[in-house]
Amino acid sequence: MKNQKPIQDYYPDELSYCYGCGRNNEYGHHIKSYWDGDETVSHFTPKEYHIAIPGYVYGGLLASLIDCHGTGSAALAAYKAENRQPDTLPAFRFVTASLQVDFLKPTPLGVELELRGKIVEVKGRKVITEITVSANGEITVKGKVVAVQVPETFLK
Ligand SMILES: CCCCCCCCCCCCCC(=O)SCCNC(=O)CCNC(=O)[C@H](O)C(C)(C)COP(=O)(O)OP(=O)(O)OC[C@H]1O[C@@H](n2cnc3c(N)ncnc32)[C@H](O)[C@@H]1OP(=O)(O)O
Repeated sequence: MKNQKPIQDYYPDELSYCYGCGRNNEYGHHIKSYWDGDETVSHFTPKEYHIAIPGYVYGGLLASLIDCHGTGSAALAAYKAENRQPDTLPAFRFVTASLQVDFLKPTPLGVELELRGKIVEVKGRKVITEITVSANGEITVKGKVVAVQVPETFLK
């Protein structure tokens, strides 16, 4: 995993301004997604200002981590399904069609969070992933992301 380049580093410059995962957004979270065996993984340490109630992480931030790790995982899965490397063409670029989040327990601030993704379905332009967020080894949030490969016309 450590020798891998994250999938987001393969997004073209002009599509790398996403607040969650765009490397060119100086204000964003810069989420990075990798393979770890059959699962995908990402790590993120919330800042002290990502606060909900004292000591705990804001839920909207957690949803956005799931969102971007979900779309990144979708891209990883699409390349894997075609047995291709992410630097080959045509490029797969996914946006979120649906995002479901369940907050199981409060998520503590001040520790690194681990996001893990399971690929549930790769079908046509659609990839469904299930994502968990863990703090101190305990799952606090789970989510489901339906990501759809964007039409070329999306940005026009
Ligand atoms: C060229 C542009 C590149 C952009 C690169 C971005 C880089 C990374 C950025 C990172 C971004 C970070 C994240 C962000 O913040 S992304 C920003 C937030 N997301 C958006 O703005 C997306 C807005 N929505 C759309 O543009 C369209 O609705 C999309 C493109 C998503 C689908 O409309 P389209 O007309 O194309 O789809 P289709 O009808 O052919 O359906 C295809 C399949 O999908 C299934 N489905 C559809 N909707 C839903 C739903 N709500 N729930 C469940 N399933 C849904 C549908 O049943 C079908 O499945 P199946 O029946 O075949 O099984």
